[in-house]
Amino acid sequence: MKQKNMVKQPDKLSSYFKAEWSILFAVTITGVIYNIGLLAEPWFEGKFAQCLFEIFSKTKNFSDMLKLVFAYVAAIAVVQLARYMKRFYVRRFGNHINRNMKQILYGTLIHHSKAELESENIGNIITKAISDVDACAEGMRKFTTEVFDTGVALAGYAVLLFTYDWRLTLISLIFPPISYYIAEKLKVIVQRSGAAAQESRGRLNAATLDRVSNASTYRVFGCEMQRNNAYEDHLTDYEKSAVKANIWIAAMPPVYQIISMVSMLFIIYFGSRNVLGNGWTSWNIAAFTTFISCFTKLAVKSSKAAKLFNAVQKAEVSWKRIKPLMKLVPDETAENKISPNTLEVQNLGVSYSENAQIFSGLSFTAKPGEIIGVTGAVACGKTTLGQAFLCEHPYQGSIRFGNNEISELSEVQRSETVGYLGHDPELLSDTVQNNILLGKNKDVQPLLKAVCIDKEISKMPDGINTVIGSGGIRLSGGQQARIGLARTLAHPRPLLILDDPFSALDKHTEMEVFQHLRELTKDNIVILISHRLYLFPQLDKIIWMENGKTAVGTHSRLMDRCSVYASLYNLQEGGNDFENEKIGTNTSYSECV
Ligand SMILES: Nc1ncnc2c1ncn2[C@@H]1O[C@H](COP(=O)(O)OP(=O)(O)OP(=O)(O)O)[C@@H](O)[C@H]1O
Repeated sequence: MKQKNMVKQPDKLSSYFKAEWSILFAVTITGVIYNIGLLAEPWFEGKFAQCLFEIFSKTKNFSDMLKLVFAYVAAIAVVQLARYMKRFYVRRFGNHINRNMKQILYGTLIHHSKAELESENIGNIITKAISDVDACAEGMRKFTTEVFDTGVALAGYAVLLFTYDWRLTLISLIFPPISYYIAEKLKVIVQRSGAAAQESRGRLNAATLDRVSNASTYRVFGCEMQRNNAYEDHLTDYEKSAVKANIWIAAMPPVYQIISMVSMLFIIYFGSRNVLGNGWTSWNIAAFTTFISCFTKLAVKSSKAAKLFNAVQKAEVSWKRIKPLMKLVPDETAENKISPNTLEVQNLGVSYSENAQIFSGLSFTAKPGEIIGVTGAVACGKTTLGQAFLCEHPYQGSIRFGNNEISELSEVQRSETVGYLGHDPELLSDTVQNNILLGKNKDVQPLLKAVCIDKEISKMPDGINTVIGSGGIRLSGGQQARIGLARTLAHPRPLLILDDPFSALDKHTEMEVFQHLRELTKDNIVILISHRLYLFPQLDKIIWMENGKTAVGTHSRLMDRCSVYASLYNLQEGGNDFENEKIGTNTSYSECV
């Protein structure tokens, strides 16, 4: 993986070409050799026909033909070698483009607000964006190949034809442009049917994800049949739209080819007049054969040019969709890095609507290296508090990080300041390594160790390169949570909000992961939301939430002053998890403050 992405303007396609200029240079050299070499084929075919004619007329003998065959084999060997090298470099170019685009896409995804991603349906946007990057990189690869295989080759064939008979060449070249014109007119249909198929695939992907992730829920609640039918509808819709799109793509090239080949009738008529001596120029058999062979290759190539337009158009559709996501995000290691600072929360409150104040009046401060625990009854507003730092909903009061009010930061500044790990780790259908690093250049092993998943990953079929998420192997809830935590630690921010990251872990693993978290977040402020309180004595401060009110203090202070917190802690120390009905429901909140 490259140290740094060389793409300067990721929302411009030309920038990706510029970043790969050295590979493109190698493609140009090998491509030109290959295409010039291609002209040898029709030239030799003409020479073979002429030599055969002269052998029959006894003016040449078999050894002349043998020499010609050796020269032909040598020329073809050079052409094929150039072709192989060109393909190697073009493939490399395509891989680099794909990697660069994904690196930028991942960077953007981690800097987008959760609300923004969720508004588009997360499964849908990620699967669609990743397959769009694949389609785009493939389109750019095909374009680069075809510029040489089609563009340069066509020019070479045309020059050769003109040297034989310029009038006949002019007549025969009328028809291939007609096929280009028709291709241009039909491109809207190809584009439209391609876009419809892509949309349908996105819907099917989201439905597949939903069906797999929520299979047991649907079964338990007896909605399986209904969901199956809905899924089948998506599948049928995708089949229809994919078939339609492919029919258009496959049907076009033969049509262009037939139009191009109309020229052949003219070549046979005027070419034979040239050979018979009453045409525009004088030809021998070699010239006639070379002309026909060269024109046939040109016509076949021009049908490929139409195919090139289709490939480029398909890529264009994908590019339009991902372009808004292709933004350069600030380099975390450079001057954009936000330094550790103090957090000062004053009189914070959040309400989703006028009559629904979730909590209010929360004030506390935190220094780098501190871990602040947040706990309270179910639905008391812990997640709401965590998400207040993301500014997805307006809050009352103030959250100051250093000298800045967090809601006044730009989205990119905020994403550089606040890291968030929610209940759903939102794994991509990609490798373990890519899911954690999201295109960042870093050793993934220490992160795997930090979240105690290194041994489990090493036992997977491809280790860190094992594909997980909806397109790969299924992970347990605890494994997903730890991959999500490793991802958060791979992109550390001065202020980390971890919403119940240990809920699916056993107590022993939770303790171990917590020790690593402590070591890795010496410069960060961590807000740790949790239902389980074993670790709370080790935390620097606790926020207790209940009935829209909050109490802040150290663990020992809350144990002394807040009987409901104390009874909950003691209950869990006795081996029980948080159960609402068992805690002192008749303990009044005022005891806590
Ligand atoms: N986007 C929203 N719009 C309106 N109400 C919301 C929204 N998100 C949460 N709520 C409501 O806010 C209250 C607090 O929810 P929240 O998820 O913050 O609680 P929590 O303490 O994290 O819950 P849990 O213990 O189950 O994780 C709930 O009554 C919930 O219904």
